[in-house]
Amino acid sequence: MAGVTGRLIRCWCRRAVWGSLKVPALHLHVSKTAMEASQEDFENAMNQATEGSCNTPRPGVFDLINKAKWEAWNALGNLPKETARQNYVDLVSGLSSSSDSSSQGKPEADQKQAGYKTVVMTSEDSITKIMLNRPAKKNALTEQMYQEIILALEAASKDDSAITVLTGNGDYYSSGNDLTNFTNIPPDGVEAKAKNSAILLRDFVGSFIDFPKPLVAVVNGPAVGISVTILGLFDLVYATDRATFHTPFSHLGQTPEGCSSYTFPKIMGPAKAAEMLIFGKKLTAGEACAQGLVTEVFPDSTFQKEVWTRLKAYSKLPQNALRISKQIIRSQEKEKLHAINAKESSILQERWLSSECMNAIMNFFSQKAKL
Ligand SMILES: CCCC/C=C/CC(=O)SCCNC(=O)CCNC(=O)[C@H](O)C(C)(C)COP(=O)(O)OP(=O)(O)OC[C@H]1O[C@@H](n2cnc3c(N)ncnc32)[C@H](O)[C@@H]1OP(=O)(O)O
Repeated sequence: MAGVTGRLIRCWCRRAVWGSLKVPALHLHVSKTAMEASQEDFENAMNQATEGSCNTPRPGVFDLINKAKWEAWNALGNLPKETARQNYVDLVSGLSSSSDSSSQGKPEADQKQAGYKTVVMTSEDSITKIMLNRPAKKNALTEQMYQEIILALEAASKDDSAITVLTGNGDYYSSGNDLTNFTNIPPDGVEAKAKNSAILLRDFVGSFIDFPKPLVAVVNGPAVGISVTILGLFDLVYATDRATFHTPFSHLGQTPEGCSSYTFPKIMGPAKAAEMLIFGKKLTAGEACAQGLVTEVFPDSTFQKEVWTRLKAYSKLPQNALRISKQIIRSQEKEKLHAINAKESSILQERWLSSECMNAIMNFFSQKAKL
């Protein structure tokens, strides 16, 4: 345990969590068009939007590549979070419109990589796909990943696609929150860490609540924690028969998030919701479908083919009708969902400081205790 504690203490968070104190200011805008921008421009805009102004030491004089990157990021100055984020989204959104207008050499699937490091974003057949891309870690969600998903959703909300899909790369959909998020303690201490994590959680879930177009989860394997709870905010959930759905919050000394304290009892009734959210019962795909959390289950051998054929057909429907129908359904309870999200995030802020939660996380890393 001493070794683990030492490791936890050594694991300092290099980066301030998005939403923590950033100096409001200045001037600089992304002035290049999406087609003029290089991968490096995207990376710098992404850095600015997720990490704030340049916060790493200047690389040495002989480290020519990293020094050039550092100088480009540093040149972006000190933008307020919202401005940096909007600049980034404008740059990415420009990709689809500019590639539409230049018909020469248009790739079949627009690669909207645009500086993302933990997700892969592509567009094809009027469908934008956001794929979680940490298969070796079962697509566990790091802080950077939460931030990139927020940015990807914002870009997808403005592009010309009809439908947006979230899916995972590899054998898992996602194993939920990356538990190392709680071991990276910044110099300002665990309370600041918990507060910043609660802000990140609220922003992340808020971007699903507000997403204006039909949102589809293509659940390619097991799902744990927050990757399960946010399913209640999707319009369609398609699952392989290999998928399982697990919310072991009590085991981790934690409590429900993703608006699941409201959506799950509404979807499956209070008794079944309690089994999952309070007692951590793991559901098979068939059970989750019977409870109404999953729209349809497909055999794993034909999962991708059947799902994408279905989605391609849906994406040809009139886009405005799709969007307006989604929005009218969501508008009935949008404010309520935001209030629930705020409440769940603030309760979790307290929970993360509890010994129950700390012990569970130490247990995972010291004994590799599996759920
Ligand atoms: C902003 C904050 C919001 C917070 C809100 C969210 C709440 C939640 O999401 S709670 C749920 C948290 N998730 C878990 O507790 C899952 C923990 N993981 C596991 O129990 C197992 O890894 C799992 C059953 C998912 C898979 O088991 P295996 O098939 O045996 O694979 P491995 O354990 O060998 O995993 C491979 C590799 O990935 C690492 N991993 C997997 N999941 C996580 C995770 N959630 N956090 C951190 N790391 C994870 C695992 O440690 C292995 O790493 P290596 O040993 O380095 O290969």
